[in-house]
Amino acid sequence: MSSSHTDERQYQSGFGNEYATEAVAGALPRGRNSPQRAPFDLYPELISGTAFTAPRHENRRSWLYRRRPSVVAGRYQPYRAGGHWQTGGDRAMAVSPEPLRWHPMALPADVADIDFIDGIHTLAANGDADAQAGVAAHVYLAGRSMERRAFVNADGEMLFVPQQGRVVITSEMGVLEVKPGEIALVPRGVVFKVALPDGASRGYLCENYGAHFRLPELGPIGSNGLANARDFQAPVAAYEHDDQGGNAAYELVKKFGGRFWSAPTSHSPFNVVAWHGNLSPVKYDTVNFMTIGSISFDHPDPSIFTVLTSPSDTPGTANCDFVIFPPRWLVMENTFRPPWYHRNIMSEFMGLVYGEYDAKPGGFKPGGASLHNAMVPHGPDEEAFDKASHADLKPQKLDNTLAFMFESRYRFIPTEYAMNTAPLDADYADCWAGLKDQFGTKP
Ligand SMILES: O=C(O)Cc1cc(O)ccc1O
Ligand SMILES: [Fe+2]
Repeated sequence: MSSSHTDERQYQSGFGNEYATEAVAGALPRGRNSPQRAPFDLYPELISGTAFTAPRHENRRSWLYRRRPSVVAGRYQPYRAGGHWQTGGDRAMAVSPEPLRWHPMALPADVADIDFIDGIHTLAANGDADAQAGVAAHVYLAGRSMERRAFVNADGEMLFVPQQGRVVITSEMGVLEVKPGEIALVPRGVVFKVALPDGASRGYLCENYGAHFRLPELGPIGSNGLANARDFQAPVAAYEHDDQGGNAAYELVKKFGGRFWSAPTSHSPFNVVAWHGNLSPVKYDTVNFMTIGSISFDHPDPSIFTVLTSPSDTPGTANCDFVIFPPRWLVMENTFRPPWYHRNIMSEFMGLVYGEYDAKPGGFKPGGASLHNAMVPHGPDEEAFDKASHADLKPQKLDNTLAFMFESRYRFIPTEYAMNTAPLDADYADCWAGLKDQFGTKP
């Protein structure tokens, strides 16, 4: 269930707007980005998330006004983070063409000593960070807040889907508090750290090496609906105060080309006093998703549940779609209401934040995961099939449920960890074994 905490923090509304925010009044220069001397002698610094010449509707960049520029850092040394964080698909892995499912990932006994970075475990990945294509699906299992440790990912943006416990993401642009049921997106290259106010925490992550996530086109749906831009929340500028005035030492961990590096810094990297621009972390509460479904008959394609999409260079064929299955009414007449049996060229990684997923009432549990790769047949388990084939089709509320999917044009390659250490459900395929040939058995 989503936690009852209310987030009292201040945010700016919208997705990919020209945000403008100052922690100290007057810290943003007026009328220009880079005056000879910026207000309060802050250092202007540009972060570009797209090529300078990317089309206007794609272009993302922000100007940060900070106490010291990011070039002021110690030398990087190799760092072995986690050990279970993999970048890109491992082509040497022999991937069975079976449907795969994992039981909920258990929090380890020493979880209180593990922070977000070291707690990331990759279940499956595809593409190649250097080719700027593909995604990874991770789970994090962590219980310790990053205190004087910051992280920056040069390989991709990070989509957070907390499942148990809140995450408080302190970033260069400010702070986001994200509870289960909400999601957050941190752009590639933005420094952040994660605090875990509820202790032992678990969640899913999509690391996106490709084009940044954006809201999908709405086509005939029109100008409103699904995830509305105004419900996304960007942080307000906030620089870190500490007992040394922001000048206590930090460790900066960087993921760069799939490898991890660590550098000491003499001061907090969260030293941005004001910023403006359209590149920013954001969060979104899925309760605000305006869900659309069939009000006549048939089960529509799940693309109607797309929250965010990362396009590839083939129109309509996503590098990754982030899709949710939120609480909703089912009213379709003379229809088998759960998902149909299917196989799909797109590859589907799924997780469950809370409740039950209608295609898999048994076996798919919150904190677990499933993977149905390209052209792997799947669909409702036996129990779901029997129930839905005989259900009285009155309007039915699917309540208390939040499943999601990372859907990609590229086949997900499960990791060594996923196949050999994670709690793989060896009996998954049995959930369909009892589906009988009923042809001609009934009048
Ligand atoms: O396989 C799944 O459970 C995800 C899914 C849901 C749906 O409603 C239609 C197609 C689909 O792949
Ligand atoms: Fe599917």
